[in-house]
Amino acid sequence: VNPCCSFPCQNRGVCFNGKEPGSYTCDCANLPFYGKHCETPYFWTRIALWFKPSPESVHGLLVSENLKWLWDIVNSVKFLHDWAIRRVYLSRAEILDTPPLYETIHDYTTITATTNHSVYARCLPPVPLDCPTPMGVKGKKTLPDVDLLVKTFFVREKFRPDPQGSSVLMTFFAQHFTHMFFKTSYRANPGATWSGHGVDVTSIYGSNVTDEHLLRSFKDGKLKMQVLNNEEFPMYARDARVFMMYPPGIPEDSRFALGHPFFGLLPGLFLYQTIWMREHNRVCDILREEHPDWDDERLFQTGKLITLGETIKIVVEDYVQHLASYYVNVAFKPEVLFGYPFQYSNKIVVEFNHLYHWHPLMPDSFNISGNIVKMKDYMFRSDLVVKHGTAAMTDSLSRQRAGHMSHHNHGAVTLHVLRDTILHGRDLRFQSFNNYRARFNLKPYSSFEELTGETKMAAELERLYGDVDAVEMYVGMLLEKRRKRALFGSTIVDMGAPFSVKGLLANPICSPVYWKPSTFGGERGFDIVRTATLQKLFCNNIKGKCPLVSFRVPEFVEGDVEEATNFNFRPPPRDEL
Ligand SMILES: COc1ccc2c(c1)c(CC(=O)NCCNS(=O)(=O)c1cccc3c(N(C)C)cccc13)c(C)n2C(=O)c1ccc(Cl)cc1
Ligand code: HEM
Repeated sequence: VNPCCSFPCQNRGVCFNGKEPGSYTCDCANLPFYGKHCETPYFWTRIALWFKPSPESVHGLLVSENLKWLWDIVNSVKFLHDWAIRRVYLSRAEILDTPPLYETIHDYTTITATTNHSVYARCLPPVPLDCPTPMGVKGKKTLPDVDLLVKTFFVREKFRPDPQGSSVLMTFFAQHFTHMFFKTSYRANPGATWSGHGVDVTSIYGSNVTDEHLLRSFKDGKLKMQVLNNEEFPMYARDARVFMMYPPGIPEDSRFALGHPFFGLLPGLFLYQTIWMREHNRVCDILREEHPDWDDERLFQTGKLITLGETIKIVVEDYVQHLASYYVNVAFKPEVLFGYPFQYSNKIVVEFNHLYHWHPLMPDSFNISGNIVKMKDYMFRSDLVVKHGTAAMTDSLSRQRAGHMSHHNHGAVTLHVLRDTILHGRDLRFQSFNNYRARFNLKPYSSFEELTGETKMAAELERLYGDVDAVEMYVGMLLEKRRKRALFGSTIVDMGAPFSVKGLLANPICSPVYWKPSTFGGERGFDIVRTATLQKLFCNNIKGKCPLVSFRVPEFVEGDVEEATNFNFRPPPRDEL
């Protein structure tokens, strides 16, 4: 048996088979650990580890009411705040392998892991092929039937809202933003991607130059728009021939030419596309005032850089700030990294893609200015945004609760996606949930009850997996107990946050050579980037009184959601199995 199947190497040591069958070594080179399994820290590492607070306690400090006075001081004293932000950026980035060691099409280190952009990178190598069980050595000979898993733990009976009060405006922001760098070519192979490897605003401008040219007016740097119902909107698909995915039967006045073939899927995506295109054109007008001599191409390219900068600013200071709910202000300040060891390169990791499958955030119907629209009447109906107007649409999405990213909360239309995701993880032979926890300095769970924080689902999970070390990554994410009424469990945060921070701060525009006024058309353009907010993005591009624009619904009741502990879980009757 391949001894690497039991993952004997600790602390990021690489398991390497020896010549004799059954022999192996752990490669601990360049690690702060040594020993047969890289288990022994060097002296100074031991000291540092002794002082290092656990992720649980870091989180506890960051959200504790009675430390608010401390964070207020940190937020207001520049050198303290810069230090804290630098700690966030560096501590998140150092957890990751940059450049990545693995790519999805090889089980071992390759140079193409860095250079091949048509496949995702991967964070942990796959479970070796010749192992006793699908998860290595732990658990049963076969993994649980995926349909049984979905039915037992994930089907939504009753919508449960996010206890942090997230709005559906946040949900659509997440989907619109992430579809810029998560574009899996399922037909090619499970690890193939047709996206770039970072924040490249292709979700606004199209995924290649051909589509980009179809979206451009070639006048004053602007994108082509049309006026409908007294507002500016993208062109119809019939007028700008970008490839769009629509099912048959969608009326012509609901088929628009957008930056991503799937963005016709939901009106919320169409709303963001519309607002971002308006913002690009607004910025081009400002650039033309500053540089009357600039041609269309220079106005367009600089407008695109400013829009990219605004995207990162809003993602960090509005979106992540909301998700984290820390008392310390998470800020976008590339300059705090200047002079520190930081690599401005990034590759999208396939595990990050799975972590970002936040389908439980989707409700089953939408309240648009008092009209309740069922999901099946909402999907592919971009015309609803034209009919109700962007102000009413934004206001309604800001007032509607997003779902809890937890068990028993996948709406009917997303169940097949959940099923695909679990199967996709099996195709890629993802290691177990606990192995990923260990990789991100989190203590593996020693029991099913510790994982779920209750007993009934834990018992059913035990019956299906046999060993807590055999629970699959995405299944574990969704079933994991939550921190005090949080949207996510600790694993999705401490695993996803490094990919998120790295993906944002390693963007070329954050490097010292880019991060200056001349890149963005001068001080005025640079200021647009440095002062961008979600509120201004919408209010600068919606005529008349600005609607409510918020990632958190107004006056929500803190913690009004059933946690797993008091959820009345009933396993499906045995005979159905
Ligand atoms: C809680 O809910 C959340 C939820 C989502 C979150 C975050 C927090 C965070 C912040 C973070 O990274 N949370 C880790 C510990 N905190 S920390 O930043 O590492 C840190 C470490 C050390 C010292 C710190 C410090 N000091 C020095 C005072 C202040 C503030 C933070 C400090 C990021 C980026 N998210 C994402 O974008 C994200 C996007 C997609 C996925 Cl799927 C998952 C996450
Ligand atoms: C009604 C709402 C939604 C529907 C119907 C939907 C449907 C889908 C479908 C059909 C896929 C293709 C993968 C597959 O077939 O398994 C997919 C992928 C994905 N979805 Fe959703 N989705 C919805 C909402 C969301 C939201 C709110 C997020 C939030 C982040 C999200 C994140 C993702 C991600 C990251 C992928 C992977 C994309 C890729 O790798 O190409 N989805 N979704």
